[in-house]
Amino acid sequence: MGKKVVFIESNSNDPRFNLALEQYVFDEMPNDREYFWLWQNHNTIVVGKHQNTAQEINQTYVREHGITVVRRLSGGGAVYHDMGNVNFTFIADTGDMETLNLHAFCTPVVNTLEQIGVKAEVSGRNDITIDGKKFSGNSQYIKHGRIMHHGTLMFDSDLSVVSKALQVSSDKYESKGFKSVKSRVTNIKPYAPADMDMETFKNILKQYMVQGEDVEIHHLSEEELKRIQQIQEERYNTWEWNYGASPEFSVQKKRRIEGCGQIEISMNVEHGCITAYRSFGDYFGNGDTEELQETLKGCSLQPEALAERLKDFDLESCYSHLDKDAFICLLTE
Ligand SMILES: Nc1ncnc2c1ncn2[C@@H]1O[C@H](COP(=O)(O)OC(=O)CCCC[C@@H]2CCSS2)[C@@H](O)[C@H]1O
Repeated sequence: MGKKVVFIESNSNDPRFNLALEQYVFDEMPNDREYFWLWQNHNTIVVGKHQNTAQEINQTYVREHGITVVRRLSGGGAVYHDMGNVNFTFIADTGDMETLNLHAFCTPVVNTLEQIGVKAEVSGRNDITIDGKKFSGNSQYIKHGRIMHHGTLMFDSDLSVVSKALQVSSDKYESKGFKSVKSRVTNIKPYAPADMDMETFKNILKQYMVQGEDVEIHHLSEEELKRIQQIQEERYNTWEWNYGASPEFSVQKKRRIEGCGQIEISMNVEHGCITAYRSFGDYFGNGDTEELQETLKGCSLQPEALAERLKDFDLESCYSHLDKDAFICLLTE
């Protein structure tokens, strides 16, 4: 980093606010400064800019466990955050970096960990590992000569949830979306001094990650908070961004429904809307699925939009014993 570094104090654990904050700092704060801060989210999956959200997550698990799902500006794969995970963000000039220089921003992490006796290394395309196991995923976003580099640090996350929440479904998807790269994962805590907790770990990061830089602390003003909340509402709170902005995809799902039979559906989705729907199988029902195809065409895959579209449709006549909520889950999970 070259310019004066601003450390942003922010205590929100709302992932949608936190991603709006990144966008705000990147787009709207003065670029005669560079920025660094730490942030944590309550249980969340953050998907990469070019991913098909539905394909990357275990939607049933996510719904049942109240996990927030949000899309970020940078590319790469899907990661899980809980309060045992802490994220860091750097915003700086790209300078003469011709290619994405991952090491420039991962080395401070490795050096900081060394201070507490943890031997970590930068590995592969975007990971930092201990004993070959990943605890940090990183990605970057570049625009107009500025770079945002952010990464996760699993200090004491629930690793069993990481794999369950990110377990991809057995439905057959086809899309150009970027697929996550599964890794063996670890927490930092088992390698750190025994008495170290998250707060101490965060203070160490704050102290050492920008050591030697000219650092100034910034508290967000009321006005800034309002603007960040506006960005949050316009983008990160919306289904259209978090799910709908996925690349177009097609999916085939096969389910056995008690009292109804085997249903196989095939669906094309563009810009979050159903462009084609068909179903096959040995299900009972004497209604016309062609009418259902027409009804669903153009409808957003958002559960509320589907419920509204199907409000007056006699679904049981097509598929006996399949109620609307279960059908909507079938389409979206
Ligand atoms: N929190 C966390 N930290 C490290 N590794 C993780 C985490 N969650 C999941 N994973 C593992 O990484 C792969 C996905 O790896 P993949 O390489 O596909 O994706 C990434 O690493 C993206 C990193 C994005 C970082 C941003 C920083 C702030 S907001 S999110 C996943 O399948 C798990 O095996």
